[in-house]
Amino acid sequence: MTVQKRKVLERLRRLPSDIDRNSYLAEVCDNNETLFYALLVENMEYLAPIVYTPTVGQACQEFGYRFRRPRGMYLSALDKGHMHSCIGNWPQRDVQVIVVTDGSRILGLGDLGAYGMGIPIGKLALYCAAGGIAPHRVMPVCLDAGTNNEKLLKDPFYIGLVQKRLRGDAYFELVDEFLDAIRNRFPDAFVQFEDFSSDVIDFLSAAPLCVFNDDIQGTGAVTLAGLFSGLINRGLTPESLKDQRFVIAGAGSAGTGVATAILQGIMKQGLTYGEAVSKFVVVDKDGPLTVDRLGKLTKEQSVFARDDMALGMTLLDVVKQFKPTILMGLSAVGGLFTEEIVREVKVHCPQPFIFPLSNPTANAECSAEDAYRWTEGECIFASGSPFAPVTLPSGRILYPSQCNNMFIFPGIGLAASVLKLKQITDDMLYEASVAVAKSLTDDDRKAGRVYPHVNDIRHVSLNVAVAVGKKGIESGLSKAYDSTDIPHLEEILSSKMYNPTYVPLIKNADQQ
Ligand SMILES: NC(=O)C1=CN([C@@H]2O[C@H](COP(=O)(O)OP(=O)(O)OC[C@H]3O[C@@H](n4cnc5c(N)ncnc54)[C@H](OP(=O)(O)O)[C@@H]3O)[C@@H](O)[C@H]2O)C=CC1
Ligand SMILES: CC(=O)C(=O)O
Ligand SMILES: [Mg+2]
Repeated sequence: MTVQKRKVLERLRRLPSDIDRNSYLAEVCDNNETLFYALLVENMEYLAPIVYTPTVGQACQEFGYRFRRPRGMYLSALDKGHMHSCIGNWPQRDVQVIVVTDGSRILGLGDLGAYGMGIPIGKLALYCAAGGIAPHRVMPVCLDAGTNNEKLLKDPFYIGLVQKRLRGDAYFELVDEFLDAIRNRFPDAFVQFEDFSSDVIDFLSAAPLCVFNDDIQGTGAVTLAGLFSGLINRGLTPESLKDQRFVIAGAGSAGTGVATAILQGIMKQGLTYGEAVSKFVVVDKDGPLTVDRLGKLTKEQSVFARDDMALGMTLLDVVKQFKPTILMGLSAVGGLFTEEIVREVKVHCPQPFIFPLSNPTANAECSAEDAYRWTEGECIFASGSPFAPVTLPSGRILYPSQCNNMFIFPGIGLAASVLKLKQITDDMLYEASVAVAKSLTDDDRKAGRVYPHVNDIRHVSLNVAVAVGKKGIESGLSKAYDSTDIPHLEEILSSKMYNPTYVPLIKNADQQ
């Protein structure tokens, strides 16, 4: 395979853009899956941004034009009443990890309808390469309930249903039928909901399936991990999380997921609910979440409603009044963190955390270069999509970190599939955060990173799987293993990880 790998890498380097590289890699994957995964495992830093964010965003936007061969299962509203047969027709018999989207909120790009299928494909590529799930055990799914994107409804290449999105009961019946069909054929599968618009996400109680919402739970866990390691880098302890003040711009699935995970993290350090919740201001398009909006907020948002802020306050007003030590963006609004806002944060906190977490890169609330420049290189910076190192005028080089749920979901999927976990609990997610924070190397810390290097993602995923699996077994939530297996968990999980190597079709004489 060595020569094949060199050839593909050389071809990739000669292509003019990342979107061309993304298309070419899709062809490689269609023609030789083992080669594709071997390349991805060995070249994560180079290839993850091509297969995953940010390029996957463009791949979704141009999905119809670039479409060559179907990958994954498309289920549309027209399949209503037939989903059991559709799922029954999936050719692989042992599906363990499913990523499903309805395309209603793809990264920060909005409603991309059936073009959103690029996301389950990209996420599952990481499940296989980083989490070691074998490619024949994963299933990307697009639940096509229509689209409200007018541009797509007029796009001659659009591959989805040309109709407005189903809403209300008709929509939920579609999701229910899908889950029922999965439960019937793959009862032990781990089902990840991905990039569903926040007004329809409420599938986390789809028991008895093991379901996981990556945007809420995975993003919450990975963000908490970066806060722990950032505090340690600052010479503080993880317990000093309770002394921080958070402003979170974006109150959708990701923003509230992050706020909730940090809130739970703080409460583990002994603060009461009231004390912990007072550390947050969560802001949406209309300003901070406040008590006078309570009737209009979701259950998750209502937790963060304040009585000392006013509807309509700008982000700058909020920062001036609240004086955060940590500013996070999950708004999908590129450039939302202006120079004035970031400098204002630094007035009250000399070494703030600036986390513009929206994807893809154009939707990041600010760039690494701006954040470092506006804080004279003093901030801890992490973004959802990767940024290159930044050289300050002084010659000092700063290494931005990538805060992306990619450090969480592959490990959770590995634990869930091997141990046949019945559910993913908050305690497991907390252990996943701690495992990511503990996975940093001395080199990572010396470079000022608060997340591991992406080249280490396979090792990080194994650490996450061990931590999650241990908690799962202790909580009696594994259908396959028990407490006697805990000392051997790392060995058990690593031995089950897929390694992309060629397997001889005919056994050697000495193996027969
Ligand atoms: N780094 C990572 O691992 C992850 C990053 N993300 C990113 O997070 C972003 C948001 O995702 P998600 O929560 O699912 O999306 P949603 O659409 O559910 O939420 C977006 C939120 O941002 C708010 N918003 C819009 N404009 C502004 C503004 N000017 N100021 C403050 N808030 C604003 C919206 O308010 P309103 O409701 O009033 O419109 C809404 O609350 C996406 O870009 C996504 O790529 C998501 C998951 C993981
Ligand atoms: C990373 C991710 O899940 C998102 O941007 O939606
Ligand atoms: Mg997502």
